[in-house]
Amino acid sequence: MSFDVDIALSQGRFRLEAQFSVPGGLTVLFGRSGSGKTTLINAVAGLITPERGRIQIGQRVLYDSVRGVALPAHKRRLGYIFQDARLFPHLSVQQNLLYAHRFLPRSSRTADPDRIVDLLGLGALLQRRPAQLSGGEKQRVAIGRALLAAPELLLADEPLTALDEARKLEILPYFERIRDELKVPVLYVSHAASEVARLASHVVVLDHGRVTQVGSASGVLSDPAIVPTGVRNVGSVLIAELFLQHSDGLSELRINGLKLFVPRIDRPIGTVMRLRVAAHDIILSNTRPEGLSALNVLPGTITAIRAGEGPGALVTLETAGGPMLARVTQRSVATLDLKVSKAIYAIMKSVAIAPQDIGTDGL
Ligand SMILES: Nc1ncnc2c1ncn2[C@@H]1O[C@H](COP(=O)(O)OP(=O)(O)OP(=O)(O)O)[C@@H](O)[C@H]1O
Repeated sequence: MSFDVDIALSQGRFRLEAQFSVPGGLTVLFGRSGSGKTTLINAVAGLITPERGRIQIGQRVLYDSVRGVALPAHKRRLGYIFQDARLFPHLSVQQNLLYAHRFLPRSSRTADPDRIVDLLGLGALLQRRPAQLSGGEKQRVAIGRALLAAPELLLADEPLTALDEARKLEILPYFERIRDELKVPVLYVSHAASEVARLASHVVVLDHGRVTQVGSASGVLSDPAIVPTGVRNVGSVLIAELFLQHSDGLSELRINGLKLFVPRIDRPIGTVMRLRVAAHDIILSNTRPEGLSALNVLPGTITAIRAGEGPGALVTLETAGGPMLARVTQRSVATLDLKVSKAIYAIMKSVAIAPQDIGTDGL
């Protein structure tokens, strides 16, 4: 289901003029703090009215200034997940989940409560009150409640920001399942590279209220000018198939015949995985290394070298597994005589890939 936005509005001195068109799936609105992500998602939700423009989901026009269409928020058939879960404290988990569902006309109750409870692992929590839930559990209930309103588009505004790392890891797979199993289109605000790498079907980059790029997770995360935390979070996204579980705790992935060893991934063999590999975790070598503890050695060819403002340089190489990025010093570029078209080996420790950077890919 395509998603088209072309709107302009002012909020105080802030001006948003955003235009993009994406074919559906999970779209991440990505940008630095203050770039206008929440403003844009609120305009889609109908909480702010633009001065002019158009917002369309599939065939449904939510807003069109020329035709005088401006559906009120409650008629837009959207689910909204906020940073904090915002559950009703006096209601049980089950009552919270069914809150919006109850008000839907019978013909619109397309989301099956049992399926959503199962998908989000909420079965054991149904009789509890929000005060008896962890932050991650609360957020799962909030996601369930939004899904049970049978939305045509799910809006999520930094839904993981209030959670610690362990809870983030708990929630991320559920968004993958919403994307891959329920196939509900999602507009997801984030400034975290891991969330972009794992979740995004498409990324819309916002900067000072303007869309500066619409692209793939891999394309956006490889650009230090775009990634909010700068070069520290720049990297590549690899798509690989889970091939073998080894008895020593490693999982073997394959990409076009290339082997990749990572800490155990508890998924069925054959699952297609997405991995974010940070550029600073890659070492380059002119020769295939011997006697090295790192398990992953990927042959490639250098396609670009970008010098940074400091002592660093970003080297892009094409491997059988797709483009990879390595962040090295400019001194190493000189010492190793790195240049475009040169054959090179990229070396990566198995443990370099953090659990939050490994997800599934059902696209
Ligand atoms: N009601 C308002 N009146 C005036 N200015 C506002 C209002 N709401 C937001 N702004 C300004 O609009 C700009 C964009 O804010 P917005 O919340 O959309 O950014 P964001 O990209 O979501 O940021 P963050 O990642 O920090 O949440 C900011 O400069 C903010 O100060």
